[in-house]
Amino acid sequence: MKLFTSVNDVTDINALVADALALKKDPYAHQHLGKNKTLGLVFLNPSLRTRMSTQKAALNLGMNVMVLNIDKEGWALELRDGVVMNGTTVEHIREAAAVMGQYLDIIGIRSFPGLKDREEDYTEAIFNKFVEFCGIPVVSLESATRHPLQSLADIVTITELKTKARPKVVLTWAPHIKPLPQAVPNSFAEWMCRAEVDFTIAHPAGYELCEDFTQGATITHNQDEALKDADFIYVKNWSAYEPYGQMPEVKDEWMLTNDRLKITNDAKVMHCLPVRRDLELSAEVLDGPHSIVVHEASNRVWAAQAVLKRILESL
Ligand SMILES: CCC[C@H](NC(=O)CCC(=O)O)C(=O)O
Ligand SMILES: NC(=O)OP(=O)(O)O
Repeated sequence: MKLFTSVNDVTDINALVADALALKKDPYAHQHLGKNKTLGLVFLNPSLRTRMSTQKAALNLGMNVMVLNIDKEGWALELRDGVVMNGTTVEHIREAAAVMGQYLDIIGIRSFPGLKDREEDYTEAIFNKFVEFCGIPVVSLESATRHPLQSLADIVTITELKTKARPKVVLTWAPHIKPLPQAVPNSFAEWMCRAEVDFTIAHPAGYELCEDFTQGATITHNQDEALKDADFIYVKNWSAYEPYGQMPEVKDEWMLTNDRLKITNDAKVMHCLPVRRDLELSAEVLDGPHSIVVHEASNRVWAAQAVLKRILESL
């Protein structure tokens, strides 16, 4: 494995999930793989879980780790080609990525969408420039349209905790006060459409995700209908794909509550975090017995470790 940017970079999802669960049982079994190898984690946006879990995963494998908040600690990056850099940008991504590729064996990149230009975001223009110029294997730490390490941790969690061969999994939209990326729901949908689950996406009219990510999902605007008999509920806000980055008005109440959970099959509630309490997801659910959000976050380590192990084995 030289690239981990989406489910399309994985040949056998079940085998990768099994690797992650095996590493969870025996985290330090492969420290020889990472000896004298360096992972760089480069963030253009904030992070808690991705930063800490991926660093821990690398350390478990015997790697050295460097973390760079390039938006704060690096030079102002020029991402466009063919411009005279006589403004506020100081370093072109061509040089920055190539130089980091000299210091590192594997690089992780977090680059959120601008949510202004759909073409730029959905062609992964920024992320792909890092891939093009760094010259080493790349792991997505969340790009403009996907969050594969999160999705792998999510499928590991569902595999680990399901009580039936083919559980009903529901991705439900949730309210927010500002437009958020579609990366997490896109990615979750993409992985669930390839998993052994019955997958439903529930969202208000106007919040349709890009169809490239939802082929095979049942899609409804009726949240109660979706929640009926659900085994896992994945809660997440996202902004509209069309009109891009906007927040069309939603009249109905979409925040998940204990009352709503009564129509499910005693469902386990998931969220990638960070979560806005009592805005995106009720505190009573987060603090109650249905929430598995912390367990889900703990599996980020094993997801990252399974991916890094595959990449180290290919170096
Ligand atoms: C892992 C999730 C990262 C990011 N979340 C946010 O940007 C939340 C920001 C907020 O709630 O103000 C997102 O939705 O893609
Ligand atoms: N879920 C997730 O990726 O969290 P962070 O943004 O804190 O890394």
